[in-house]
Amino acid sequence: MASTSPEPAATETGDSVKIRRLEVADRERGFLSLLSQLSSCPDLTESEFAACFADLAALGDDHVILVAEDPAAAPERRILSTGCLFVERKFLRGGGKVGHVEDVVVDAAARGRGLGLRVVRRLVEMAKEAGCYKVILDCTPELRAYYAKCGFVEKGVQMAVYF
Ligand SMILES: CC(=O)SCCNC(=O)CCNC(=O)[C@H](O)C(C)(C)COP(=O)(O)OP(=O)(O)OC[C@H]1O[C@@H](n2cnc3c(N)ncnc32)[C@H](O)[C@@H]1OP(=O)(O)O
Repeated sequence: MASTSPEPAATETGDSVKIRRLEVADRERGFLSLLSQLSSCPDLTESEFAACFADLAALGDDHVILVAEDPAAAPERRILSTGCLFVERKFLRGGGKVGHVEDVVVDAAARGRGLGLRVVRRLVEMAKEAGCYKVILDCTPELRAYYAKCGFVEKGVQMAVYF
């Protein structure tokens, strides 16, 4: 789902934190440093970030990045949480769709406030709205309980080839 278009039903999280789609200006609001709490995320220049943003936005509604923004925080630390939904089209199931939840992270100082739960639940809702017949994700065994609270059940085994 397009990262550029406004989230039609921006979700209030109960405080001043809003969940919305990623904007290109979020580079200045701490989006990359937040991602670096999940995995290696070297800085991107403004133009590199804009090019990556445009590539992903071109995937339209098949690629959504949500962020939780605290407008009361310092400008460079406003993005407190993020998560991504990628919608995969298949020949199986009559041209069915599978949602993939990726890159979920909450700023270490904002954990335990329900932000992770709310971002993932919204991504799952969006996958359902997009017509997906299932939503899947990969995580470490330590996160089983967290994703169970988000509504996921354990299924299969993750395998990978890293380059
Ligand atoms: C598909 C992927 O991207 S996997 C990668 C996931 N991301 C990471 O591992 C990055 C580092 N960790 C984080 O960013 C955060 O700790 C997250 C995303 C795992 C959790 O975010 P938070 O905002 O702290 O979680 P939130 O407050 O919404 O917790 C929701 C519920 O899950 C529980 N929970 C949260 N983290 C965990 C955990 N690690 N293990 C077990 N339960 C947990 C909470 O206790 C809460 O339960 P409750 O509703 O009964 O109180």
